Amino acid sequence: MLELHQISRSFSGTKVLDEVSFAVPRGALTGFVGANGAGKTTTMRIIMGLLSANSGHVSLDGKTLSTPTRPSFGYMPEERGLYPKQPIIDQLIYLGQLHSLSRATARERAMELLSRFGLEHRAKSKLESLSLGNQQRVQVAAALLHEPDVLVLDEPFSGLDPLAVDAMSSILADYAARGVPVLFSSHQLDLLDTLVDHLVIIQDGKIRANASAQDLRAAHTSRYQLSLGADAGWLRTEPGVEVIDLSGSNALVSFATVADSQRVLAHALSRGNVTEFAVHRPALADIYREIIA
Ligand SMILES: Nc1ncnc2c1ncn2[C@@H]1O[C@H](COP(=O)(O)OP(=O)(O)OP(=O)(O)O)[C@@H](O)[C@H]1O
Repeated sequence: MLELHQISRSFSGTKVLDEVSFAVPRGALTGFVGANGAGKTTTMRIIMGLLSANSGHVSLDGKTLSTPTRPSFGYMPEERGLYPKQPIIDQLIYLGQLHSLSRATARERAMELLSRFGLEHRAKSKLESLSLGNQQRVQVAAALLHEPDVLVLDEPFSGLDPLAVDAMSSILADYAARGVPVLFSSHQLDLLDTLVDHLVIIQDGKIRANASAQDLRAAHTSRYQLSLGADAGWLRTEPGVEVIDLSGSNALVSFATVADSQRVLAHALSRGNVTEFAVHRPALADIYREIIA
């Protein structure tokens, strides 16, 4: 697994990363989320060795990475790396050669990837002639050319339509399934639920959460959705009940104890119909909002 150990970084005396530590496990897709300016790109650049940390270190499978660049890592930078006006295949071959592939191997790998992304017929097109979603796929192909053993992607979903999001998701999931640690940043919180196995939340340069999606949900499942036959306002004065949201006969609540939940259910039944009394599975987007609130 890829691990960051207490990485700190300042720019002109302002600390933008403060003892950042987290792990990117193999076989899982790790989402990296945080507000604008929270420190995601800076963290990714440090992982890639493109920027140095003031303190802390990065390791892969327990071994500290000491060389400034990481030739075996694949990176899609926020500013994207490819030239709009040049044919796609030429650029991919060139990049493959920079990674020490022979011209023939680079061409073969590039065509394999383009065909996996459904773009083999566009190999000779200029990048700018493709839709944004397809351009983004080519950018990912560029990061995958040398079969990286770690994949770091800065906002791979930005600007994509829903179908392109699905295509990109399956590409990343496929890579993670091969055992490659995959870290990607995103502002599209709605994607998290369907996509990520592991979530890292950063706020003002500090890690606020670093856990599997399953553990995060388990820690936030003490909520219940109640739908009653009549107004649910009485819940507000019930001991052991915190009302999170209430609208007419519907309420989202959390109970102090299991005994409170059972007592309130019995009370609700004694007052009339209960059409729903269910554990509310929180969306990761809600958990994110709660954590950074
Ligand atoms: N080279 C630099 N010189 C000075 N400040 C910098 C530099 N790079 C980043 N910063 C500052 O570091 C902070 C974190 O920036 P960073 O780009 O890592 O955030 P981010 O989470 O990727 O944001 P976004 O979601 O907007 O891309 C910001 O306040 C930014 O202005």
